Amino acid sequence: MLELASISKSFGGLKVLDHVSLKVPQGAIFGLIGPNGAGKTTVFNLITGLIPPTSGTITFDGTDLAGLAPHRITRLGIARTFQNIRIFNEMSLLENVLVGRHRHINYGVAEMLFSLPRYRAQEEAARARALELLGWVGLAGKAGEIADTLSYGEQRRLEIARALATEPRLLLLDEPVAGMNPAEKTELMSAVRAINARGYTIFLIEHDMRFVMGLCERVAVLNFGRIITCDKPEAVRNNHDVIEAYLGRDDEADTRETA
Ligand SMILES: Nc1ncnc2c1ncn2[C@@H]1O[C@H](COP(=O)(O)OP(=O)(O)OP(=O)(O)O)[C@@H](O)[C@H]1O
Repeated sequence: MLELASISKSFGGLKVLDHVSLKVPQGAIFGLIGPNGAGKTTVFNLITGLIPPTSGTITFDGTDLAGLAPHRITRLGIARTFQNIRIFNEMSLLENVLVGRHRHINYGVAEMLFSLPRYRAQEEAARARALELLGWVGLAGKAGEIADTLSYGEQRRLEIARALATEPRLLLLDEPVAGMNPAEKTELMSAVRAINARGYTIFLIEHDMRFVMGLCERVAVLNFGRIITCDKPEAVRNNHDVIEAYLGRDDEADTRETA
């Protein structure tokens, strides 16, 4: 479904991604892990058109994404959440999700002004779909509340509902369980599984190993901008290079602490 072929990205003199190739199959839950600063979020920024690659190609269902603006890529069926939550704090949960649905509503200004039946029917359908999506992430009961009143974990779930509102086929989740407590993580794991079972392909970046290993069929590991392995969770867990990559980071941290 999604294919990155030999993608490289440099920021000035800093080479952040070095010939990264990945294939996310249709229907998969696919994970991308790697130490801090390995280049994971940069991969998502390239897929969603926020930044252009220095070289290489990205194709989605056979369409080359090169040069497409982010809203065009959303329209093709790719949605994402961000590591730092981006919701409208002063709006209700329902309004937050409806904002994501905007392009699916199709009516003229005249109809809107005179509240003609088609306008009302579309508004009602949008509202019903938004409530359904909030239900998928366990937030339907709070639809009328202001987003600002939500816990951190709930705000992350609202972000997922809002991303789903663009009716994507591929959902990119950037550290979905960051800041969640263990119970919230378990709940989100079930929610992501259920979303996947409804036919959505999921590509996630995550530091929480229990979450990644428990959820993903395949996991790719990025280290210093290179994919060092892409395999089943069990094989990744036992991969020598992966262990080195993570231990190397711990060693550095230990050195810093004792210095
Ligand atoms: N727009 C940018 N301009 C310059 N440097 C950038 C930009 N975006 C990312 N970088 C650099 O690229 C490197 C990789 O960043 P990235 O956010 O992709 O890593 P990451 O693997 O997602 O890290 P983390 O797990 O900490 O979120 C970092 O050194 C970062 O400072």
